[in-house]
Amino acid sequence: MKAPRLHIPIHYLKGVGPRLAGDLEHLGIKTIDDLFAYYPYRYDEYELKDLAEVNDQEQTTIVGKIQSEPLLHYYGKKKSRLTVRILSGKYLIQVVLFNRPFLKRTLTLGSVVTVTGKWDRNRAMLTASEIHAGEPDPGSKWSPVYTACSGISVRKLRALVKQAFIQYPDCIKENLPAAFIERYRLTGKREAVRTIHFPEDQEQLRQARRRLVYEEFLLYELKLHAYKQLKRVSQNGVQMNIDRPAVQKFIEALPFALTAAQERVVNEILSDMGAAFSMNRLLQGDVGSGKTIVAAIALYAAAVSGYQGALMVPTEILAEQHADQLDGLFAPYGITTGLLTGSVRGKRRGTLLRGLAEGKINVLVGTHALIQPEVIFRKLGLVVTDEQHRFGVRQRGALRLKGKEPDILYMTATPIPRTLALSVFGDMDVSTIDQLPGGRKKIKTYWVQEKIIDRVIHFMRNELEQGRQAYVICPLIEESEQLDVQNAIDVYTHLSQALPEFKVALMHGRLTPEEKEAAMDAFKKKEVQVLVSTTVVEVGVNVPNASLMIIYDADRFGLSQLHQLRGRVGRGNVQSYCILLADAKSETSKEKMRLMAETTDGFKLSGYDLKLRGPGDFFGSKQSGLPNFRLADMIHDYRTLTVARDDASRLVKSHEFWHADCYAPLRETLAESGLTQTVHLD
Ligand SMILES: Nc1ncnc2c1ncn2[C@@H]1O[C@H](COP(=O)(O)OP(=O)(O)OP(=O)(O)O)[C@@H](O)[C@H]1O
Repeated sequence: MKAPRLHIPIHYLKGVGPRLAGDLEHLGIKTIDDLFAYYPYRYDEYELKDLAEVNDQEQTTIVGKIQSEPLLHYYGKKKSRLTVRILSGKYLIQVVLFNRPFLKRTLTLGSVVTVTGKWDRNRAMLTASEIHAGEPDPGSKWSPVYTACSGISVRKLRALVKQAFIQYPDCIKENLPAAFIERYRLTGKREAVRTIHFPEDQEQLRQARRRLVYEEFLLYELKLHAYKQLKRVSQNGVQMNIDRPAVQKFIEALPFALTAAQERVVNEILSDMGAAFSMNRLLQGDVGSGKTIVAAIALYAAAVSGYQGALMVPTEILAEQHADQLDGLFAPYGITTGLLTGSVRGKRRGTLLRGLAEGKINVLVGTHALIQPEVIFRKLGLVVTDEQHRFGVRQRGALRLKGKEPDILYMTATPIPRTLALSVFGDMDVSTIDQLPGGRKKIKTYWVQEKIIDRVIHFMRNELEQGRQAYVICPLIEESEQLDVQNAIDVYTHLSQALPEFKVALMHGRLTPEEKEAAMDAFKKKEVQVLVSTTVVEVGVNVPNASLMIIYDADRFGLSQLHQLRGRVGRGNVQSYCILLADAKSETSKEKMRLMAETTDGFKLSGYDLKLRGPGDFFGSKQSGLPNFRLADMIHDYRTLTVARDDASRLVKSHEFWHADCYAPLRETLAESGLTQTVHLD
């Protein structure tokens, strides 16, 4: 690629001295380009209204003449209130400014000012967010509002951007090829940037935003695709010799036939494992869609081709469950499975680790204990991590280092739309199981008030009498594990008394791993009919005979978590039920309960969850490594994301993109964002 083009330093801009340049740097603005790309986060609407038309507490802008000397009043430490009377039209109003004492000297009697703020109709008072001398610009009724910092006001930023448009408009270069602009009827780059700073009307702003969002997505997706392509070309991963007939036999021996979706993802995974690049794949599927068996097939394939495999899961209960299940599947083929958790200690642990290092253990299942330094594999080829609803991503690397570029498969039970998954999980490929095994009945979900608990217990008794089992979930009270446990104990006591003919067990985070295992075991063996628990059972537990899930204070959980919990039932072919006990008050809570009762589709629910909570919360904020866009929003601009993704995928694979002149600006922009290698296509 060509050398990156030069950027004009910000101090070349008229009026920017060393001090201001320093302040601008705090905002990440070092060059003229940075300034142009420093988009406003909102606009003040300078539609001058007659105050009679402005509603109480509404934001408005007025022009008026100062009628009194400003009064400055200090209170508390460093807090101040500046008041001044202004005549706007026929209204004499009070304008209040908090904590900006320095404005006192600029508000001179008789001068004209433009004020933006919140209107308190009853007190005829405007609490100003902004005030400046003179009338607003005649050209535009919108004024950009930027994130400012000490030393630089929003006004200053506006002036600087204006100045940049006067001095350096040529810095804004079109980087999309004309064909794209035409195809999508996009605004040109310079016009779009000008509009995003100084829009004249809503429609124009919408178009400018559309253009810039598309460009942001396109660049992001180009980078992702290009990196993926480069990685595939570099071929440094484990290349297994997959014994397809053996794998086929293993699949045929399973007690059920794979769903078409499972078959498809198995093929995707096996072909990655057989290839020379190292696999980095996300396997997503709704709760109960049969991800575990897909992982088992992959682990089997690795073992048969002479490699070791590891399966890392979030809890001990789950590790034991999976180790049991895998051992049952693998033992007939002479493949050994080991279990490593915090509770495996002493001699047992020593033997296990030795076996692992010598290659006698083919598949190791465990919790994050797997990443400890003393865990050494002889020939690790495949790592599967079951992250369930957690998108916690940072522990991944450690396990990968235990082999030479092993293949990696991440499993998650919070499926999200494919394009979004591919984009959020950047460098990963995504396999999606979008189908549940046949014969499953839809879980019937009801939202009821807690006061009818007696009726719920009656219903529960009916189910138990038919030989089924029930989970009862008490919420996790984050502030206090103590309260949390107490809560579970209370419910446990109440249910034990209400259902004396059945066995009720209790499980919570304060129990030792052995106690937890015993409770879970008894439940699996049907010695216990009701399992009262905090959310420890949330992830992955598989007891197909359980048909009833009761969730206390259901409104305290997130949608995805509720769906996970509900997914503990409906795993066999009996009719299952989920009862949400909640005296939901807020609209969001009510909405959550309604959605849960309405749909059992995990894709739909995670979509709603994303909207309700926002991507930061949903993916677990910074951890997730969500890309930072200036304007674009992966959820709201999802359709544009899909289009940009398709375009990028096509471009990266085309010879033209890497060589034709019309793509040079895009290639340059990519180079500036760190992609310095050219992808050579075969
Ligand atoms: N193709 C299939 N046909 C019938 N039953 C299946 C099929 N695949 C898996 N199952 C069964 O469905 C149940 C759920 O499967 P599994 O535990 O693999 O789901 P999962 O996707 O891992 O779910 P979760 O995310 O809730 O842990 C298991 O009892 C499993 O044996």
